[in-house]
Amino acid sequence: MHEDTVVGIIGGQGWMGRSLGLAWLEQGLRPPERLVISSRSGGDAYRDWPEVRCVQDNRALVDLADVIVLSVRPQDLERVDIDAGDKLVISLLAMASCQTVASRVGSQRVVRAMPNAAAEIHRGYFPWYATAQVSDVERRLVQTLLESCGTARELPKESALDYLTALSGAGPAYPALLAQSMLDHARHSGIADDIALEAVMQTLVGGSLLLEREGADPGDMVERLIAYDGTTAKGLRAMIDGGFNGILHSGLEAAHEAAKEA
Ligand SMILES: NC(=O)C1=CN([C@@H]2O[C@H](COP(=O)(O)OP(=O)(O)OC[C@H]3O[C@@H](n4cnc5c(N)ncnc54)[C@H](OP(=O)(O)O)[C@@H]3O)[C@@H](O)[C@H]2O)C=CC1
Ligand SMILES: O=C(O)[C@@H]1CCC=N1
Repeated sequence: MHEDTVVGIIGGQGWMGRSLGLAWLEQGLRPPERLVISSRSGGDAYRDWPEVRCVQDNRALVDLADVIVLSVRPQDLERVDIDAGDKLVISLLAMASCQTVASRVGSQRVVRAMPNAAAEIHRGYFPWYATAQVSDVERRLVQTLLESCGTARELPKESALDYLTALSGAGPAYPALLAQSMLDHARHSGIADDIALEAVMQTLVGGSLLLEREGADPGDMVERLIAYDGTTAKGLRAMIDGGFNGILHSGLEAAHEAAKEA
């Protein structure tokens, strides 16, 4: 990225916007005077970076920035009244196609990326798609900007983004649901709250790290533990026979349907 490039984040005080903005500052990807953010009600996410310009007027942000990140909630898109001209716009919005974003912001040079909540700890997953008008240099810039908060992956087709909104976009909510359910069961089984929480957290985090380290098909671990034929196999079989996959898949379907643009 050219050292003078100014990046602007519309909604830069919000969850995803500040995760990216702060990561760029902390990693030296953008010097603070080359970052501008907007929000309607202000905020103090950038209190340690006084040179970051914080504005309320999105048109002022567009004037100042060379690259614009759109990080408002989908229901707020209608009220983002800007003309980005020919500038690169990176949208993080669920339920808004490149075409919708382009018609809203006036630029055809649009990237649609799907973050997730783990961006906050730089372990997010960002699939993204760029319109044909986005150059190779800009694509490399997008990859660098998104990778600051985790793993980024350019997609050849935009349609996969609706599905991935449901899978990886919502993703961190699913282990949270699993943790909540395990915790409820442990408590009802008489385990003290602090031990139950510690056991659930260590199990989910440790198990996820193990899966990541093995880097293989997770099904292999399931098969291996079923073949072990001990207590785990009894639990796994009861869950699978009880409809675990059906429940999970219907949840993903429901989120996928919701992610398709209204
Ligand atoms: N959070 C998540 O886990 C995920 C989020 N996303 C997508 O990321 C996008 C951002 O979500 P998230 O960061 O969670 O949302 P937040 O509500 O945390 O942040 C949105 C920010 O936008 C600001 N805002 C709203 N309207 C305007 C406006 N007209 N001009 C300037 N700023 C505005 C809000 O501040 P104020 O009200 O003060 O203006 C707020 O700070 C969403 O479109 C969502 O679909 C995708 C996947 C996961
Ligand atoms: O729940 C949502 O709508 C956003 C998009 C995907 C994850 N969070």
